[in-house]
Amino acid sequence: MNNYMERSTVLVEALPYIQKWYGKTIVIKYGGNAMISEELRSAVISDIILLHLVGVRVVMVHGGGPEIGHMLEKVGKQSRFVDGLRYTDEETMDIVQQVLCGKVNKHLVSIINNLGGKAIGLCGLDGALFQAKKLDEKYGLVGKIVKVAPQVVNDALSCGYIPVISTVALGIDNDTAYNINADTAAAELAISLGAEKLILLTDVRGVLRDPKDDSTLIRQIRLEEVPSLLSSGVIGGGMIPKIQCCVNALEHGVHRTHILDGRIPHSILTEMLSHQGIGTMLWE
Ligand SMILES: Nc1ncnc2c1ncn2[C@@H]1O[C@H](COP(=O)(O)OP(=O)(O)O)[C@@H](O)[C@H]1O
Ligand SMILES: CC(=O)N[C@@H](CCC(=O)OP(=O)(O)O)C(=O)O
Repeated sequence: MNNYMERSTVLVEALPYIQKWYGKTIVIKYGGNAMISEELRSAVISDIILLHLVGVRVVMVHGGGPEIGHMLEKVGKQSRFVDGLRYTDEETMDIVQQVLCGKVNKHLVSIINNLGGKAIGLCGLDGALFQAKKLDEKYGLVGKIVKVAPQVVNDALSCGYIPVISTVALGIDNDTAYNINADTAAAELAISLGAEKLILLTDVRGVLRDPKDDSTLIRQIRLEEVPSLLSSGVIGGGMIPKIQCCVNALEHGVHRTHILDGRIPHSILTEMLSHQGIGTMLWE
């Protein structure tokens, strides 16, 4: 098949999906471990711009855990995790805010704008988007989201922007900012926006029966299968909070949640605009 024919075939396949997703809200969480090269970042962002151009209300929530770790190292601080959450003292919180809301957020916004999209960077403090209380003393300044005020995101979407959101929250129990895990914040935002889909982009193919073997990808998981996958230990480590976020989203109105490999170029478009599907889909 020549190049022109290939492209037409892809477009013909994509058209019904473009119609299906028109006007629908999709939250895409872009994890720090999946932002491994400029080339891959551009591929992810091109997908997001394309979806936006065809009328999907795309919202990006980003992480940046590895970047925070590098910056802490530079100032001579070790990252410490408690139950998978970064122990956040005051100095760490300053760095989290600088790295997430400053460096990573503005970098992603710049790439979108340079590739011809229209992005606006926000964090949970803007418009009091994410409001939180201290989760537990043992995590330091890590917050539990108690309220999401999505108006600022809806306004940005209505004005034609792709909102790019970092996950620092407004403290409502004191005047501090809180550090929020980006998967958790993405799920809460998807619920509050009434999103159709939540996509978590990470650095594995999806949920694997054997995490060392890519060929053991589980393509679909029903909500009712999750407890046995957790108790049997198939789902472990960093995948546990991801699955819990997906369950939370599904139980609160989000129709589909996906765990996709952000290292595969155009995994978002393959999932959304083709018959193929990719990664793991969790559904009710
Ligand atoms: N069954 C599983 N399938 C895939 N990954 C798993 C599984 N169990 C544990 N994991 C681990 O979960 C990790 C993904 O979580 P994490 O590192 O927190 O991602 P991110 O930084 O993108 O948020 C994988 O790199 C893998 O080591
Ligand atoms: C409380 C907590 O752990 N917050 C995370 C926020 C960033 C994040 O979640 O980034 P990834 O998605 O790249 O892991 C952190 O400080 O690393």
